[in-house]
Amino acid sequence: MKRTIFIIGLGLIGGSLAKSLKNDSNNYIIGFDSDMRSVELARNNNFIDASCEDITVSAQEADIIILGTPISETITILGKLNKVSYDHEVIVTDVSSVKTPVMNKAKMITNKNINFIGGHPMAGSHKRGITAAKEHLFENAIYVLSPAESCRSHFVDELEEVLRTVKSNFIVLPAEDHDEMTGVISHFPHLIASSLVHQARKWQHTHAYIPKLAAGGFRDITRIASSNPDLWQDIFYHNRSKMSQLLGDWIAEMNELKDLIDYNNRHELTAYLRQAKEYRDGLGTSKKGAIPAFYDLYVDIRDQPGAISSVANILASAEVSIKNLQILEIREGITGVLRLSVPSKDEQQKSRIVLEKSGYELMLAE
Ligand SMILES: NC(=O)c1ccc[n+]([C@@H]2O[C@H](COP(=O)([O-])OP(=O)(O)OC[C@H]3O[C@@H](n4cnc5c(N)ncnc54)[C@H](O)[C@@H]3O)[C@@H](O)[C@H]2O)c1
Ligand SMILES: O=C(O)C(=O)C[C@]1(C(=O)O)C=C[C@@H](O)C=C1
Repeated sequence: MKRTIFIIGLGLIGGSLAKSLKNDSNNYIIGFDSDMRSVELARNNNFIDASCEDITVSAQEADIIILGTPISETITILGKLNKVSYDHEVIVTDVSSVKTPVMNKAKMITNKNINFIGGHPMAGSHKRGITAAKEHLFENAIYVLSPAESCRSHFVDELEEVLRTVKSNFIVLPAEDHDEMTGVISHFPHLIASSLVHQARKWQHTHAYIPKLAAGGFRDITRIASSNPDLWQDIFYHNRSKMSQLLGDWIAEMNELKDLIDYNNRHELTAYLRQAKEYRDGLGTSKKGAIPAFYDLYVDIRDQPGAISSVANILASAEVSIKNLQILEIREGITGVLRLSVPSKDEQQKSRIVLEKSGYELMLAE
């Protein structure tokens, strides 16, 4: 049976959802964005079936409404959707990185036809806008769902069924738990990445070669500092109490680290680094949305047909079995980076040798 999906906000996340949902011929997708160029691009490239003339009319036509907008806009739009008169029940979901303020707004929905399910696909990019949208962005990623108290469970099943084209792994979490955890592993690291960039920027006043020396490590840890400042300010604002708590913890920990350095406590510093390494290594799974696996390789590839098969053939000849393969764009100025996961450290080393012999530039995850 055909279903109508109305996506408001056709940027990186809304656009990626549109592209993926188009793979199901049962979906009829109406798109809206306050930036008309995004709507035109979505329409011209068939990411959507129709553009929206009037939000109220499109909302009334929809079976499912997805809000792909910044958090503050999402909260405002929820208020508007509450006032629409629907002649059938509709699922409304969002993609906001912080869930509590959105769920608080959802609690105030009085419209009996709205079934609100908060959503957050745990994958993304430092890029913004529909031009960065990717059909496979959420593949293998965790996709958090937080149904409103009033929402009956069969609507959650229905939303998961509709979203199956994105190939994510769905988990249901209360908003507060979600915000605590994403505060730690997503939002706070952004603050730190930006602060590291500022530190380098200040040092550059007296050390002109800093940008030239900024190599893999600095670029890896600060990639996310290149994200959209407006979007991230909004995320920090909506998760501000957690950010403040985490900053307090961090400052205390940095002071302890400073003591270790100032008093030459090499033994304890090694233990600190070892513990961090063990935890970080233990996080390794090759799933998107998680941190890269221990036996990963990042291979620079040209953007041309056959680029991936050449790498795969070289590894096949060396009898290395590839467990996972993913195209990333994680370093500026490089068109393609292939992330390969291999099952052992030996195979990681063997891959390095054969690929470097064939002229590839690569990096090991560890
Ligand atoms: N960027 C990420 O990595 C990421 C990952 C997961 C979730 N999210 C969440 O997804 C949401 C969107 O982020 P994004 O990265 O796609 O940003 P984006 O800037 O790429 O897209 C947002 C889109 O919303 C449009 N928009 C803004 N206000 C609007 C309004 N009132 N009505 C209609 N359209 C409007 C913008 O024009 C833009 O096209 C945010 O809530 C963010 O927290 C982001
Ligand atoms: O890959 C990135 O650039 C991201 O920052 C993606 C990321 C994350 O922190 O993992 C950022 C915000 C989202 O809400 C979900 C995913």
